[in-house]
Amino acid sequence: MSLIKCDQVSLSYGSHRALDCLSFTVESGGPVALVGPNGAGKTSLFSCLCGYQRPDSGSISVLGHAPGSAALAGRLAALPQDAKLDARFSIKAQLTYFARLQGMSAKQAQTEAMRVLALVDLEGIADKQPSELSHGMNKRVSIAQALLGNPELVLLDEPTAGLDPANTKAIRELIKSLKDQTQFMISSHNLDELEKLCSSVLYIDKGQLTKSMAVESADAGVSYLTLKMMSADDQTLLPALERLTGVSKVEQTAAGEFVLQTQPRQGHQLESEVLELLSAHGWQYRMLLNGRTLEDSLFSSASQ
Ligand SMILES: Nc1ncnc2c1ncn2[C@@H]1O[C@H](COP(=O)(O)OP(=O)(O)OP(=O)(O)O)[C@@H](O)[C@H]1O
Repeated sequence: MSLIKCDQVSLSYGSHRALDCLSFTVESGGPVALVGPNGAGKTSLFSCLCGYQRPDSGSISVLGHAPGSAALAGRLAALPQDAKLDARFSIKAQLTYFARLQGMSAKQAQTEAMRVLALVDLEGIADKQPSELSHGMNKRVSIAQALLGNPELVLLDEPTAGLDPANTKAIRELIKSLKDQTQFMISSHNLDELEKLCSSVLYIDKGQLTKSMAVESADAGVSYLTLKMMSADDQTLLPALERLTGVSKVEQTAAGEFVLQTQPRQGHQLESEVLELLSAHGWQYRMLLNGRTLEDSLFSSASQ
């Protein structure tokens, strides 16, 4: 059974088409990144998956059920982009309340509230009000809320937006620690973050799926080497890189930045050749990466 199956899903707000015949399938695996420019339709898609909005046409199945159906209660959870905690109640009271809504007894619900707070490393603030917490802490509590009752599938809409590096890392570590037991789908604009977390990427633009790929093996049978320079003469460097053994293509992705396409290779012969070339010209590099970044994978001309 697919975790998520969307077939020709369309959704319009008045005359504006936010989702346009969107079709994709998510099978079990690591976390899935949902990427796309502002207004691409990511939040609209999450709303449809949760059953908050009904598509105008097409069909959606989540864990084998229609969105919003009772069979999904406790199995699917979501962190909305603009999730807000209720200012009137303590953190523990709110989490306990939502656990009770899932059918837990008062005692179970309190235990569950403290369990999810421990997951986000915030047991110490259980009795505080939301106004006493930082933005990052509020976000982590909202993620804790999404984890109540151990749902199988969790949709996180921009979970790290506006967070400092420490809170971002805390959320990344949390998702990593849970990814074997919970399927995450994460919408974000932070490609570096998604690259560290996700196994596959869905890229949507203007409500349509334009790309779907695995993060680590963007193309079978092809390897990449990414080179970012501190200083170099790009005009001289590019053809010199193209002449290296086994290099089939070199793409310049920005000033001083190159992605070398090669046959799958064993050993580090090519890396050595690149370093020798740089050394011979006295050029300094900033990064030599085995593979290519998610940003390069999504936006290189080779993958258009
Ligand atoms: N309630 C609404 N009424 C009218 N138009 C809407 C509504 N919600 C979203 N839209 C429009 O639908 C399109 C898709 O919006 P959506 O919020 O799903 O995109 P998004 O990919 O999540 O964007 P972002 O990355 O900026 O959060 C946008 O053009 C947006 O302006």
